[in-house]
Order: sequence, then C-alpha cells, then structure tokens
Amino acid sequence: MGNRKDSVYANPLTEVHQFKFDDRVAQCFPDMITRSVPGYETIIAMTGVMAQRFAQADSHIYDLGCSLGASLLSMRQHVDDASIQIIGVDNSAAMIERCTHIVALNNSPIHTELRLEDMQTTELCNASVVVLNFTLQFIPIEERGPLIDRIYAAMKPGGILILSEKIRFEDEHLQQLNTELHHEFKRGNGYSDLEIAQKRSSLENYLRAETIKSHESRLATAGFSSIDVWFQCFNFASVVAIK
Ligand SMILES: C[S@@+](CC[C@H](N)C(=O)[O-])C[C@H]1O[C@@H](n2cnc3c(N)ncnc32)[C@H](O)[C@@H]1O
Ligand SMILES: O=C(O)C(=O)C[C@]1(C(=O)O)C=C[C@@H](O)C=C1
Repeated sequence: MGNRKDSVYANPLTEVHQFKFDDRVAQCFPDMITRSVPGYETIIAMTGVMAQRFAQADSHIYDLGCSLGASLLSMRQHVDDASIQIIGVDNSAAMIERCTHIVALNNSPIHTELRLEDMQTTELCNASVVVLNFTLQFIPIEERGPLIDRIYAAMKPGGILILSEKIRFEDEHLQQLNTELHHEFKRGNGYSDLEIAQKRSSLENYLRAETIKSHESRLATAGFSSIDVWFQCFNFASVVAIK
C-alpha cells in the first residue's frame, strides 16, 4: 500500500525525466521521504502536537499535498473534538487512492475527507490549522503568493499555518555545505551516488527551493502576525505562521 523500499533511481537511466508523484513513487513514498528528508519524522510528529494546540471547535484542518496522509494522521491522533473536520488534498491519483485505504484502516471519530484536487483551486474555509509539508516547493514560485494569500483569507483568527520546505541559502558556501551534508545524510540512509544524482536531476526544474527569508516575507505580506522557524536540519526547515 506504500511500504516498498525506494529503488526508483537505483538503476542507470538513459534519460532522467522530471520527478512525478506517480504510482511507482506512491508505492515506496514513506521509505523515500524518510530516507530523503532529515527530520521528517520529527516534523510529522510535531505537526500533530501543534494541531492539538491550535485546532478550534467547529473548524477545518487542511493537509495540502497530503500524499499518503502522514501529517493528517498525526493530527488526527492528537485531536479529539468531533466537531473538527480534517481535509486532505492531493492532485496525484496514485497518492489519494492509497491514502484512502490507509485512512480507512485507522479508526477515528474525526470526520476526514480526502480530495483529489489541486491545492491552488480546492475550496478552503473556516480553517484553524493548515499544513503545507513539503508541497509549496512544487508550486511555481510566482503562484506561491496568491496561494498563501488564499490560505490566509480562509483562516480563523488565532489559526496556524505549518510550512515545511527544502530551503536554499543566499550564501553560496552555506548552500554548498548544506547540499553536501544532505547528500551525506542520504548516503548514510543507503542511497547510492547514482540514486542521489539521478533524483537530483529529476527534481531540478520541479522542486524550486527558496530562502527562509523569502518564505517569511511572503507570509508577512499575506498578513500573518507571528512567524517563526521552529525546525531546521541542513537544507530542510519548517516555519509556523499564526494569524
Ligand atoms: C513531498 S510530497 C508531501 C508529503 C506529505 N505532505 C507528507 O508530509 O508526508 C508532495 C505532495 O504534494 C502533491 N502536490 C504537488 N503539487 C500539488 C498541487 N498543485 N495540488 C495538490 N497536491 C500537489 C504531490 O502529489 C505530493 O503527493
Ligand atoms: O531533495 C531531495 O533529494 C528530496 O528527495 C526531497 C523530497 C522532498 O523534499 O519532497 C523530494 C521528493 C520526494 O517527495 C521526497 C523528498
């Protein structure tokens, strides 16, 4: 259902195509993301802890780009008010299909809806918690501002946005250092140099990382009043923004 070992880039490819969240990736996604993103498990676990604190009665919790539902399941474990609804959105049919099975296996009194939709057009309203865990990075940069503005407009006062991203550094030495440390992390998790190189080129024009400063400035422009980096490991970071 999503428990295979990631071998998507293990063999030499004659041509490396742009990364796609297709069936092959969905099948091994938990293994892929855990071995690729330093701190992933901590970010998912703390997403639940933060949701518990910020979820408001009769409101919606959104997990935008939910993949197999790791963040929404973490939040569902921490929220026990049945007046709250959790909504997961992803535009990959392979992900939503598997996520539907996984969510069904985990009983909960919290109403959970999964949508096979684009997060840029899905209906958003009455939100006390919005999660963008490693998904804004796949939206074209010029479209990120309008999406964050739309999320802000759909949020209740006192609500929280959790934004986790691969980040870029302005300082070229730090950019080089953190890229190398990230690759070292992947090597330590069993990825070969070939896998690292092929995946890197498949993400080249798709995952567009920005600096923490750019993210913070976009969130401030949208109107968020309190913004903070609560987690960072090498070139991955997570930011909270409170309305
Ligand atoms: C790295 S994964 C997210 C991981 C997930 N949030 C987690 O923490 O386990 C990125 C997800 O975003 C989805 N995605 C990318 N662009 C999207 C869009 N425009 N609308 C909805 N989902 C999108 C992909 O299909 C993919 O499942
Ligand atoms: O930068 C990389 O090497 C990654 O693998 C990162 C990343 C991500 O941040 O979403 C990219 C695609 C996969 O979804 C898993 C991890």
